[in-house]
Amino acid sequence: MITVENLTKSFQHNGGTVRALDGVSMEVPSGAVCGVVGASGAGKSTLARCIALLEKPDSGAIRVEGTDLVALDGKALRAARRQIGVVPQGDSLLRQRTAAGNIALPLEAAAVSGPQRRTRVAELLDLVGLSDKAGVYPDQLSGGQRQRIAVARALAAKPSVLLADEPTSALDPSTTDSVLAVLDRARSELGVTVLVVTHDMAVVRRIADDVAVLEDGRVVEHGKVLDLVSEPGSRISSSLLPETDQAGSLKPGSGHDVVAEVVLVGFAAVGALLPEASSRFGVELSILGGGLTRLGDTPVAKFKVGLTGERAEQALKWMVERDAHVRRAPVSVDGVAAA
Ligand SMILES: Nc1ncnc2c1ncn2[C@@H]1O[C@H](COP(=O)(O)OP(=O)(O)OP(=O)(O)O)[C@@H](O)[C@H]1O
Repeated sequence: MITVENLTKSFQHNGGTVRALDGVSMEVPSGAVCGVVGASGAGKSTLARCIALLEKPDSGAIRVEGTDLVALDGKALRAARRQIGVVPQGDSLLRQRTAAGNIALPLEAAAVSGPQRRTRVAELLDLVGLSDKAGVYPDQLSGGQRQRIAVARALAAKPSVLLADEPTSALDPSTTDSVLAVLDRARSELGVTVLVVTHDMAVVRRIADDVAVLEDGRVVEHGKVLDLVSEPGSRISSSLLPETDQAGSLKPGSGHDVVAEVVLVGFAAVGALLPEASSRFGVELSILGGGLTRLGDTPVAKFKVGLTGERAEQALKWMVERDAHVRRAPVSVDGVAAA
């Protein structure tokens, strides 16, 4: 578990003070992948650098498995740094070393013996799917392959936390997928807690269990992706789920007794809930907008639906009881939608 408590960090810049982190608090459960997203300048990299112990915060605590890293120095700080593997922003491999040589660097620094090093490097090359590239130099690897080697290097010393700063920023979508698959494997096969700083919501869509949205050095949204997407007004919901209505209005259209926005999470809900509600309550149910997407392995649908029939309200209530998230326009007693 990583716990960040009330972290602040300011920089002096052009004679003024930039407050890069302004009381950031968040938690990442052990073995989860957390996306840290936000606009340029929001404070994402500063947060990552503080957690990686590359930057000292002005105040606040960073606890990894309960130990406050900010309070450490000397030998204890160096030991704590080994617990955190870092994939830096941009191309970070040493050009004059092979893929295997790059992965071995942290092991050499930790004075791991030759035979143990070779075994570990082979395991890591296998984990990132590049066993056939051990002797290849970075210039002969693609951008995605270089990033996968950088992830393997960050995992070499068996850290409990992996921090990746914009790991896919220079990659095309298909290469992005291969790098994200490797981060996902680090979590699922090694149990590493992964923090990914990114401006790309596709990263959150593909691998994040949790997300923190930063704005002007503050966390403005934080939690499990699958919980947040069904919350009305959630920023990540509007970025990750299909649009239901350009104007954002939920006013009843012609001929519908009730119009509502429905978010459905998981296989059972997405496949069966709407048709079953329709037949069970004898209501006509039309999809007026929205669509289906996937968040990680979970299908999630967001539809704007129109219901017609005497038992339209009961049908909606029944869906809510089955964990559908329903938002509907308030309707006055004579059945006309309130403004
Ligand atoms: N070393 C520094 N010196 C001065 N100002 C800094 C320094 N590092 C960051 N800042 C400022 O702190 C704020 C947050 O920067 P940070 O790089 O953390 O944001 P970010 O969300 O990672 O942005 P980007 O997506 O563009 O990398 C910005 O206003 C930035 O200019």
